[in-house]
Amino acid sequence: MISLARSMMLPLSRQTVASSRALLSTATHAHTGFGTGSMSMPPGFNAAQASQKLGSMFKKPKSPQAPELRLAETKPTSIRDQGLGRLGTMPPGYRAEVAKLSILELPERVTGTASDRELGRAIIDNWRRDGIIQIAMSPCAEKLWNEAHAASRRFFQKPHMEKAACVDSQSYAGYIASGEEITDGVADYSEIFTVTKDLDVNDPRVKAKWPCHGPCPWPASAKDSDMKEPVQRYLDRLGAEGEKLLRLTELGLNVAPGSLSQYTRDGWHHARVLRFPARNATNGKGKEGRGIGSHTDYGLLVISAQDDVGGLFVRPPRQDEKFANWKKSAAGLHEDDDGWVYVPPVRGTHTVILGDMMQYLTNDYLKATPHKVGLNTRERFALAYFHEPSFQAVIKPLADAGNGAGNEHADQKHEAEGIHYGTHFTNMFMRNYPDRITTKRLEEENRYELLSRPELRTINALPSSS
Ligand SMILES: O=C(O)CCC(=O)C(=O)O
Ligand SMILES: [Fe+2]
Repeated sequence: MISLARSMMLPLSRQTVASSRALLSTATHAHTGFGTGSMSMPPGFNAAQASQKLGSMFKKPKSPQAPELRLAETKPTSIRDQGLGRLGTMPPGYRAEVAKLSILELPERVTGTASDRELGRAIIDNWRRDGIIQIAMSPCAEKLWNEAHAASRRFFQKPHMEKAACVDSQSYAGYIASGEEITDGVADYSEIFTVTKDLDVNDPRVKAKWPCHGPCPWPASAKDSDMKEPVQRYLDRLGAEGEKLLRLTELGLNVAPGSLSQYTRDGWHHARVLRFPARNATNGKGKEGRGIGSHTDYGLLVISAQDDVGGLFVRPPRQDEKFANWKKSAAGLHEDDDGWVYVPPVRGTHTVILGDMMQYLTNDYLKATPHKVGLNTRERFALAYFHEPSFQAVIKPLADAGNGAGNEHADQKHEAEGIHYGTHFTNMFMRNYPDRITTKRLEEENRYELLSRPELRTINALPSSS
């Protein structure tokens, strides 16, 4: 579908050249990545099979129309420059196909034109096939990412005690040491600074002890310009991207405007600033070579940026795999099975995958994307931004999305009560951080019970004074 977008912007004579070059570079990439030398070939891996499958990721253009659709230039990260030679950037010890995603460029504004609709459809087709899309960063977004990335490097270089002081007993924002997060019962090696809505202790929701509501404990010793400002500026920008993507998704699904974005008024957007140690430099608490175990994230969209090291794997949707993380944990599912696709870093791009609430809203038409992270030979930095419903939103499946295709949870349409996003978020964080001070306080103060109150289930409502 991405080559559909590419073909639309090129005169016909260049189309063939562009798509055959894309195919050629895909195959070359696969071979270059895995090589034929016995040293670099992971056990059981069949390079010829992989490049054949990769070829099928490039669909023939369906229509040569809609010249408004633009596709950015691809700027693949050079694999030779990284000192990894023929291994490419895929973490050692993993077996996966290598994605060669094209790059979609979003328009400045989405107004519902025919080309917006076409782009929305293309985005959906890509998600349904690959589980992931790749979009170009504007020069402004790229600058903001570079600044946030630099801030994150500065933060993670700090002494452990300084980082460990960045916790809050009411919110889940702040520092998570390598080995502290649990996915499917196993420690993750990711080192994280989580950003949630930064609420003052005098905010009425914090005073009323609403679960997960509280300040974001930015590093105290740093000037705001060291970490808070660059990260916040970048996240604000991602918020705008998220809204644009939701509008395009509505157009692609052919549902009424606001069907998705009604839930993101006062969205519980949050982010994880991430560092992964090199695989030979861990503290031994987790599983060798594993950065984060397989999981799905919780809300609508996950927009991510990564440096040039590489580590992310996604699992494209499959008919034979059914999961619903809000009912039964999807953590750890198929983690060691075949069928994963490695997403190599491409400078100047974001990737976007889907969360649980998008799956629920669309009756499984768009499924949450299982993903996992492997440790590489060098440390890796990434940032995952979660574009979410309001904490107070109660999500109901769309009546008119999906229309039965791949719809395993059609019965949800009749579930009157829907899903309360705040409860889902709280459940997930309590599960991932069982020993964190925030979880302990939540339990000790019976905060969880508040989640059933009407004001916690009405967007923008404030605590009742009683
Ligand atoms: O490191 C990445 O690219 C993804 C991280 C991730 O999956 C997460 O933070 O939930
Ligand atoms: Fe994730």
